[in-house]
Amino acid sequence: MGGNDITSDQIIAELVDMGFDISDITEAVKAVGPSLDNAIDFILNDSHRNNTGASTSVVCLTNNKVLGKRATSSLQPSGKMRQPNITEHLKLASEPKRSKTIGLCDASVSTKNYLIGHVEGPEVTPALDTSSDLCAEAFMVPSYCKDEHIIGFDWENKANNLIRKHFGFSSLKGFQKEVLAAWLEHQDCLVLAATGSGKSLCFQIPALLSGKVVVVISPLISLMHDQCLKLGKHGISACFLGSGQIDRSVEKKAMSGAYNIIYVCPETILRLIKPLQSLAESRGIALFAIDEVHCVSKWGHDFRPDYRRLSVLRESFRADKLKFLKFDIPLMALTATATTHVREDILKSLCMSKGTKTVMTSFFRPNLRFSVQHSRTSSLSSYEKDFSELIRLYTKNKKAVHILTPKNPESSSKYSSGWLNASIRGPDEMCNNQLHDTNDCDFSDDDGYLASPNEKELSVQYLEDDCDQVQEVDDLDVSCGEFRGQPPLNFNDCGTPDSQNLLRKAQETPPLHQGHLDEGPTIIYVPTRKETLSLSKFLTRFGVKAAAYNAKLPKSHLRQVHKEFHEDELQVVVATIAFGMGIDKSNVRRIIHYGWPQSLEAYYQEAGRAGRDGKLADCVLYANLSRIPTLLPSQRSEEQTKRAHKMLSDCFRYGMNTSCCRAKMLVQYFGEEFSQQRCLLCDVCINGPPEIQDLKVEATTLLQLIAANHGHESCQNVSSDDDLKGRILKRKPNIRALVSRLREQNHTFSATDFIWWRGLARILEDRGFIRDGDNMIRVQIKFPEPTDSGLRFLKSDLQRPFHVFPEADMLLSMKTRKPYSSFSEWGKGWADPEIRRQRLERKRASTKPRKRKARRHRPDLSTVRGRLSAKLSK
Ligand SMILES: Nc1ncnc2c1ncn2[C@@H]1O[C@H](COP(=O)(O)OP(=O)(O)OP(=O)(O)O)[C@@H](O)[C@H]1O
Ligand SMILES: [Mg+2]
Repeated sequence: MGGNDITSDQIIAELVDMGFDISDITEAVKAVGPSLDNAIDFILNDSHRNNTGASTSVVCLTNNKVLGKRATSSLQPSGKMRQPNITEHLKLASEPKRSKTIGLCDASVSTKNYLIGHVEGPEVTPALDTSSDLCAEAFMVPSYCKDEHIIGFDWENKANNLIRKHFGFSSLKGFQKEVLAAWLEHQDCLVLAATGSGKSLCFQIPALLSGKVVVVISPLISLMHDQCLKLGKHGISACFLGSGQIDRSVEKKAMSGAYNIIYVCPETILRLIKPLQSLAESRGIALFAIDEVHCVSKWGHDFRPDYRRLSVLRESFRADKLKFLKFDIPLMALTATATTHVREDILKSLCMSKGTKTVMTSFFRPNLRFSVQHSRTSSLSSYEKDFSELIRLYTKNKKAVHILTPKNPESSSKYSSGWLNASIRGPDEMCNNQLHDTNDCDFSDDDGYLASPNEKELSVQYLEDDCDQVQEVDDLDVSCGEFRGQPPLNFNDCGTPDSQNLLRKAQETPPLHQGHLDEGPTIIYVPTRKETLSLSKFLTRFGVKAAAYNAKLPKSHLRQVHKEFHEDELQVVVATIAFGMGIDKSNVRRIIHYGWPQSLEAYYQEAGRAGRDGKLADCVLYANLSRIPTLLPSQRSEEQTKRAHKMLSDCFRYGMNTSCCRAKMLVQYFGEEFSQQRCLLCDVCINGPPEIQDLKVEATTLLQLIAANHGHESCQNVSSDDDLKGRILKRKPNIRALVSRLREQNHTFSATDFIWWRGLARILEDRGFIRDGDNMIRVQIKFPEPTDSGLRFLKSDLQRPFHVFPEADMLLSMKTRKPYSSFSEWGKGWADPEIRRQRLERKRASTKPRKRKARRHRPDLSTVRGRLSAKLSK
């Protein structure tokens, strides 16, 4: 093997790691030789080369086309939060977001003479290179802050003037005022506010008001970069420090006070404690803000161990430790997704003070339209079915979309024959044709715990590596980490429509619930890196301007995607969770989750990227409703696995729900009381729940069997086979065995579907009638045993109905099989041998085990990965 071969091998292994398809990789390496960069370029540009139509169809959208104002929650006299309804939301959305006129302040925050933590003793002038413009500007402290001891009674006016000057907003929101008031009183503050509500302003304004530095701890370089860039544009100097920062001088300048705001990743701050103490003494530190603070909690969905060490901030910046401080430097912790449990954990882990003020707005986002749809989400035929509308939307203005056949048809056909067929048709043709697989349910008998064929062959480590589950902080490298404050824009001159104009535009906008969606960009979240590439490739071949985003792709590519996405050059980003937290782009119209998210926290966080301009946006979850979701592979302790299962189970229940408003379910998950009955937008509110059914007979039959198998004598009539019962008792029957037994024993149910019973078991568990016998936390109950209330239910009056809304999996199995509302019908005529024969034949045909396709994957022994794979499969 020559030297070149070895290099190619390594390149191939790296590209496989990034998620590229082996056929693309081979083609690329063949075409460009052993160069990683060229190979990536070749693969990524392949779609563009093929996508001749895309370049002519860039939809130009402007962020300021319609400026809506987000609805905010209000406190009712009872002190409870009340969410705005759609009508109120619309009214608010029709108000101008940006205006020159001073808005009336509606929150009654007391105006005191607030003192801020100050420097005692002689003022230290930081050692700076004052020749630089940047430094000179950084020290342009607003005149009213020159006497930094006193911000004054009218701090609210000052703050409003500042946000008008720098950002063009008319006034602070109510919760922002509350947070600022707490800061002015040197209180720690926990801010729980919806995605897109404007939490960043809460820690940015103190830097302007006090003239001191604000230090922000943030989990991702891309997030810090985005925020610094925006601040720079609004005349506020900022920088970020961390592993992604390659310019060493930025850190030095930051520690000598050259920037208003310093963003730091959690690992870096631990190393900077001493210099920050000096900074606190010289220019002063107004506060430490811990953004996305749910990352602190082991109970959260996005735990970062380094966040847990941030308690060092409280220990190192106390007034009793640093003599020049009059007050502890306040901590401000902010998140949009924290359950009650996570909140407690945050307060404890960060050692926040006893007097910490919690400021909470409603988590409700009244313009987000949530829905759940069934899809196998696994094959090209699902892509064709699920994305035809999206393709039509983004390509409808093209005169003719010329879709080329894949250069190498053989390599394409390995996906499915549908790929090639779809590729040579235009999108419209594809959309109009009935490509849809009518029997799209996956009823292969499984408990949902089965690994996919791939999972069986590949190592856990490989799979873990294919899922961007634990995000590292340096997700992006950026050549410039400092952002000079530019003079703020004059909002009168920058073409922003005046309020009359805005009002007229808002009036022209159809009401939210009429369902018209603007053509803004879409983010599609997929579970694995591989899928980011396959789906984006699929979309680009149909003329959509789409790009993949996953943590393993070259940073230059990720940077480019960020840029094009923010500049409205991309229509779709297909991403893993690496593209999530904090992304603040106003006009994202659709967030599609293609596959089960791992938690409702992650789901709501990612969905929160949509509709930040207050206009209607869709949040669609496509998931295989007939399968129980599994955890994505990751290294977890036993305790973490339990928690992960619990979170996944909550997410599964969200998908299975057919009767409760989805927005209500989501905000209640975060511990908020939903004051309205319904959001009037989600699929449940629009379509209404399914017909309610009395399942007393079915529930009793299942419960009796469960009880009998746990030795409850009163239920013995169910099984006369003592021997079998004894055997089952010893090895704790699982739900599958129980349902098989039930179908054997009771002819009425002989052709019923396991998935239907699994749904019923879940409902019985939720009502507290059964629980998992081995005390394991699972996504779906597996070893049911009766509870006391379950046994009481069995003794209750048989005539009393047991009303149930069938859940999504039950409905699905009813739709594709026979209607279950007619269980008893099924029993009719059973005595007739011919009817019996026909039915059993039908049943046999329908339950025939599907042959699994023989795997075509043969490890390539000339590659590192191939050899590893061959070793593992031995
Ligand atoms: N007082 C205000 N008036 C009008 N718009 C505001 C105000 N404060 C913030 N905004 C706007 O709200 C948008 C969202 O702000 P921000 O990114 O701070 O949200 P967030 O609460 O941090 O959301 P996430 O949890 O998703 O990070 C921004 O575009 C910002 O300009
Ligand atoms: Mg934010």
